[in-house]
Amino acid sequence: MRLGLFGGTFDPIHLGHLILAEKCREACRLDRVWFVVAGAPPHKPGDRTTVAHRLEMARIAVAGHPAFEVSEIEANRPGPHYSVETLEAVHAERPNDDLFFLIGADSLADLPYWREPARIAQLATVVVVNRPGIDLTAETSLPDFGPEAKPLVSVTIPPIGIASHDLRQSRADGRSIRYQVPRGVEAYIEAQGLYQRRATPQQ
Ligand SMILES: Nc1ncnc2c1ncn2[C@@H]1O[C@H](COP(=O)(O)OP(=O)(O)OP(=O)(O)O)[C@@H](O)[C@H]1O
Ligand SMILES: O=C(O)c1ccc[n+]([C@@H]2O[C@H](COP(=O)([O-])O)[C@@H](O)[C@H]2O)c1
Repeated sequence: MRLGLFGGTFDPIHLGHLILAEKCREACRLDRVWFVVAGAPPHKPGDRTTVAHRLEMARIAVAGHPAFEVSEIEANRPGPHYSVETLEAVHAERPNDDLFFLIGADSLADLPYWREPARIAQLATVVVVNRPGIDLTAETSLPDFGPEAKPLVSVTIPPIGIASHDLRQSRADGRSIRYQVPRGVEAYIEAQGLYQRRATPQQ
C-alpha cells in the first residue's frame, strides 16, 4: 500500500497538521496516513506536554477519518527518536509498502541537518508542504540527497498560519484557540487544563 508517515510533536495537533495530511493523502493517493507522535523529539528537549496527552489529542483529531490513524511507533520506544530509525523499522516490517514522509517547509529546511537525511530520502518519498514564512521557490531551499534518493514531491495547500507554539502561548495568555484546533481537541485541552500559565510561587 501507499503509506504516508507524518511525524510531529503535535503539542497540540492543529488544523494546519490535518489539512497538510489530507492534501498529501489526496495528491499522493495515499491509502493510509500515520500520525507519528514523537515521544522525545531529538531537537526539542526540555519540558513537553506528556506523550499520553499528545497521543490522545491526535486520536481525537483524526477520529472518524477512514485513512488516518495515530501511530505509537515512536511514543512507545525510548527516545530520542530519529526519523531514519522510524522509517527503517516501518520498511523492515512492511517491505512491500511505498513509504511517503510528509513534512512542512520549515522541516525541509532543517532536514539536511537531521540524522542520515540521504537514507530518509531513499526509504521514503519526501513530500513537502508550503508553510507561511518559508520560501520554497529558492533553488537552494530544495536539498539534493544524491542519485539514490527518491525525487522530492511538493504539495501546495492554502497557507495556514497556525503553529503549536502560538496555540500554547494563546492558552497561557487566556486567549481563544477556537477554530485553530478541532473542537474535541479544544475541549480536551480545557478539561485537562493544558498549557495554562502556572501560578508563580509566592516569595
Ligand atoms: N501550519 C502549518 N503549515 C504547514 N506545515 C505545518 C504547519 N504546522 C506544522 N506543520 C508541519 O507539521 C510537522 C509537525 O509540526 P509540529 O508538531 O512541530 O507543529 P508546529 O506547529 O510546527 O509546532 P511548534 O510551533 O511547537 O514548533 C512539521 O513537519 C511542520 O513543518
Ligand atoms: O531524525 C532527526 O534527526 C529529526 C530531527 C528533527 C525532527 N525530526 C522529526 O521531524 C518531525 C517534525 O518535527 P517537529 O519538531 O516539527 O514536530 C518529527 O517526527 C520529528 O521527530 C527528526
